[in-house]
Amino acid sequence: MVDFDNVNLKDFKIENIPDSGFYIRDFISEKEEQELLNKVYSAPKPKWVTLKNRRLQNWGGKPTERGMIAEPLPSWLKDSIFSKFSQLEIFNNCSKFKLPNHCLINEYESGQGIMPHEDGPFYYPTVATVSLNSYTILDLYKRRTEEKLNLEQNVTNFIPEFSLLLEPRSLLVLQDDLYKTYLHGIEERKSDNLSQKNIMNLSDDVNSDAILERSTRVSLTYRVVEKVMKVGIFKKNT
Ligand SMILES: O=C(O)CCC(=O)C(=O)O
Ligand SMILES: [Fe+2]
Repeated sequence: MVDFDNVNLKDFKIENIPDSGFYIRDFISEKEEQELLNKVYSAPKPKWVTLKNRRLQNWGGKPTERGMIAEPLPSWLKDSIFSKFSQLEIFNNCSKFKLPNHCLINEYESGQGIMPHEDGPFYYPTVATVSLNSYTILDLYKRRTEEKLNLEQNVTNFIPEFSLLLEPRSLLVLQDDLYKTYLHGIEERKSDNLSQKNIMNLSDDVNSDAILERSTRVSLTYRVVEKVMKVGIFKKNT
């Protein structure tokens, strides 16, 4: 386990990729992973939003152009995680909030994924993702100009510039150019041949020719929504 009192986010910087990506293996313990999974799966059924290729839960409020009516994140999404975010100063550049106020939980069954996309302007440009239960491979694509985009027949024909292996219990942080000028996505696959991917964060003990089988992955995507509206703003002061 990492001793978070004695490390710096820079120690986890992924080399030879554009700025900035950080990857921390074993960010949480197996016990913490299990506790988080239990909480995710004990959420009331209406909390799940089912999309074509994944299910999700939205915690913290719905970000919109006008702002987000913020609801406090439940403690189980913070307990084993926020102290480490603070120690690593992941969200410290964010002027208003030093910790995330929003968390999107995605669940992908084997064979599911997410189209290449940008996280966009509702969020402060830092995203921190905890992976639970299964690994996945995140593909990073350089953004095309609008003109080129219109010429693309199918967005999935994009060739990723590079990829990252996200192991269960790991944390990935994307900031700067990787947030602002790159798209990220997860291919819809049941297994991955690592040798066919340009993976930039492989540890020495992972066989770069391995073929991995995906199982159900749950990801916790933490972000800051800076534009928030206070609830009860119309309440009369008495
Ligand atoms: O599951 C992941 O790691 C990525 C999720 C994602 O890109 C998003 O929710 O915007
Ligand atoms: Fe995203």
